[in-house]
Amino acid sequence: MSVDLRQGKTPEKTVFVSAVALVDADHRVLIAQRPEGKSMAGLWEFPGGKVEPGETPEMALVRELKEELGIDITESCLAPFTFASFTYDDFHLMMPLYLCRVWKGEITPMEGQQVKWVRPVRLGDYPMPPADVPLVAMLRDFL
Ligand SMILES: Nc1nc2c([nH]c(=O)n2[C@H]2C[C@H](O)[C@@H](COP(=O)(O)OP(=O)(O)OP(=O)(O)O)O2)c(=O)[nH]1
Repeated sequence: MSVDLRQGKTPEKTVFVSAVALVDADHRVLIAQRPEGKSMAGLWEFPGGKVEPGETPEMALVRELKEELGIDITESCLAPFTFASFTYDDFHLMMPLYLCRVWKGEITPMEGQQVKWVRPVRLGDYPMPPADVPLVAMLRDFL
């Protein structure tokens, strides 16, 4: 006899996304606004994106930060911080969040997105995806 261990919603797929909190010298964190046309448009998020087949989460961030913000980071500067594991209506999100304090180049929104440097205590002023809520609380405690 088998036991059904499922609890609550059972998503069809798990999506693996990698995200980073860039932290500046004043301990502020960079957030970016999801553009029109994307899911969860208008919400503020940590830079990053889906991990493509054959990529590690670190490789995905090196690629995404170049594509989205025009900056160069090195994998060794990515410090694992925490992760989100959250069930949306149509998928389950697994998202490691790294901290990064060192990068090369000027932050330049490459896709027309709004970006903001925000003190951790003020992150709650910006609507973020529900998966990010516990991450924000941890950043507030840590930074
Ligand atoms: N980059 C990033 N994505 C996040 C965060 N929180 C959160 O729920 N997500 C979700 C939103 C998206 O469903 C997914 C990231 O996908 P993506 O940004 O690479 O791809 P996309 O815009 O094409 O996504 P989609 O429109 O296909 O959903 O992770 C976050 O803090 N940062």
